[in-house]
Amino acid sequence: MYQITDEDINWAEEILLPNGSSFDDQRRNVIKCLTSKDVIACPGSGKTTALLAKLLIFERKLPLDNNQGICVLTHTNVAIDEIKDKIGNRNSRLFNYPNNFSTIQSFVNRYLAIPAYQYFFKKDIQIIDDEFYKNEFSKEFAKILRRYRVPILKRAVHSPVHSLLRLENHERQLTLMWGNRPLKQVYSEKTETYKILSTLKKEILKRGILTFQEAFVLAQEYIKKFPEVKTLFSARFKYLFIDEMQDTSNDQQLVIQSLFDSDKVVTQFYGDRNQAIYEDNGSNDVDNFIQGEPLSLENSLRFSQSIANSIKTICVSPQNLQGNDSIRGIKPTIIKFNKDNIQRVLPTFGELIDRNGLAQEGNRTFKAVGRVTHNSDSEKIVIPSYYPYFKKREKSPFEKTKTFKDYISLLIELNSSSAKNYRDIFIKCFINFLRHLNIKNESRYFTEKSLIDYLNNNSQKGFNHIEKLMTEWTLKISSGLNIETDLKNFLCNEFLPHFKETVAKETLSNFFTINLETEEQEMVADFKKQKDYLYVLENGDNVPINIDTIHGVKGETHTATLYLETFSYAYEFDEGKIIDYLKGNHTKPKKRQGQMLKLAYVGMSRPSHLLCVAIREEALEGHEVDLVDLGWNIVDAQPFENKAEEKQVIVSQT
Ligand SMILES: Nc1ncnc2c1ncn2[C@@H]1O[C@H](COP(=O)(O)OP(=O)(O)OP(=O)(O)O)[C@@H](O)[C@H]1O
Repeated sequence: MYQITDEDINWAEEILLPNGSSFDDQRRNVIKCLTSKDVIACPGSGKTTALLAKLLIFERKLPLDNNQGICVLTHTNVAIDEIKDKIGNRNSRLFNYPNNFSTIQSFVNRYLAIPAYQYFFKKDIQIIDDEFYKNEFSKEFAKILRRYRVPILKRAVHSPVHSLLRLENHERQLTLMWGNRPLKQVYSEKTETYKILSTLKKEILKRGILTFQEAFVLAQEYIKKFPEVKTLFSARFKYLFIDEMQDTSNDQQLVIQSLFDSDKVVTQFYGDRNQAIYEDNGSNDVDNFIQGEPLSLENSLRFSQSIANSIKTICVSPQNLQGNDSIRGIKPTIIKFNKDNIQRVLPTFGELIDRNGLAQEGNRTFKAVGRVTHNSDSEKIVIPSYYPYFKKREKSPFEKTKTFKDYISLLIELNSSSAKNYRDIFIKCFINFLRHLNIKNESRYFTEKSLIDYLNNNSQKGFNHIEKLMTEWTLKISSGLNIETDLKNFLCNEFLPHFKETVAKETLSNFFTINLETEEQEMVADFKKQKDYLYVLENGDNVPINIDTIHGVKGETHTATLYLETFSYAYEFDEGKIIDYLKGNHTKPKKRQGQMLKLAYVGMSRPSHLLCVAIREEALEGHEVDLVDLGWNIVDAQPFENKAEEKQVIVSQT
């Protein structure tokens, strides 16, 4: 039986907490708890920090008896990286066998979906990725005869066909679904449309292309076929910890339940119902997870009481939010803007950071976050409307990439949940490698398409083999492993021999050894400027304000956060949307409004010191007096001092 003592906790406190802070009794209870119990508590209450403390303490006790392991699962690679950074040692035993430290998706891909596909289809999976799937599906769908295609599209109405038509575990059977109903209930099996749609789906599946959700469905089939995997996993892991449990979908929940025996594996979920922002596959009922009475943490250690007061009604289930009295209270501020001065919102935020003396305060992290990154209607406000350079972030970051090391840094920095993004970098690396060696295809440099065609025609294994390798490397990267040697060996020993050219040894080794330091630095700087707006202080120092999506900052703590209003199906602060909640009124939200609220709550609960919200002036009309009475400060998106904006630099314009 393991035990965590107060001495252990005092030691972890030194490593994890800001100077002078300590874990109080509630947090100590959470850290000491080594039975199956959950921790459900408000934003910033220190859930992740308590889990980290527990893991750090465990690290010193490893290996566990009988060489059992600890399994830590979360939802994004960003979260995994953040935890790894805090733990400090990236080669820690915690990250190696028999322990597991990964996203739920990569855990299931690696241990269940990939072997399941091999077992059921007798070949290797090509890729598990929503974006890639969507592209392939659209290409195949476009080939359907118009007289069938158009009625299908009409029936799909609001949802894209690729997301309606999916494999699901319906009533415990693997079923081809159309939305919430089995396809055969929508189109009779005898109809041509049924045959077309089911063949299309089967063909894509046969090619080994799966969505993230389908990986879970396949995993369940595998567990059904081989129920003994539950015994194996339950013997391998003594503890299972899941952070941000509110974002666990039903499919994920089912797999977890069928994989870990609750009588054998001590399981703890950490989360907050109000912060469930990933609900792609229908509803997920967080309460299904909770094991009896959860442990609670009653106050937020992240933010001041004034922030707690302002956001406590902006959530789906109101929480009694208690702030941290030791944090200086600064009035939350609404930055009011119109179409003409929208690009002054960020400088105004910079000015507020400066005026409140925050440039050196807290963790000195400043972020502007919004929900929506693009809209086909250019009149609608999205994140790039505030900061046009943000758009470029979507563009391929490898334009300046020249050397092998550049690609390796890009892969490490990428931090994406989409395998397609990794695949794009690998393929660019192959193409650039050939370009560097001056190897051409009929006197033209290779493109992605010509490379795939060439390998399919000139090698026995074809490009599929490379797809498989890319999937393996991506899984390795997302588990924090280094693939530099794998990739180098592949390029020199497997890839190059497909091309009949003779290559000078020196030219070949140059690709791997040239260290274009200045160019690498430029590349990193370029990366940064796509993400950061720089506000320049009187003394010439910069305050970088990082621009991101709300999903991108989940779990983070900032000194100041600016929440940017954006448009998707509606503007967030229009009458009848979030404005009522901002005014302190709370009613049970409808589904889409609930989703909007959860995102707003996650975004607005990030700052320790200053919360700003950018809202259009027409949305604020008629509400200003009420908001000021409730403690909000309202300023126009304008410089506070004469021509102050001249001090400010939007990097994209320099
Ligand atoms: N005992 C403590 N004393 C002082 N500060 C703490 C303590 N525990 C956590 N913090 C700080 O409070 C902030 C929020 O902590 P943490 O991210 O662990 O909260 P959380 O409950 O996981 O938040 P969220 O629900 O938003 O993900 C961090 O900056 C962390 O360093």
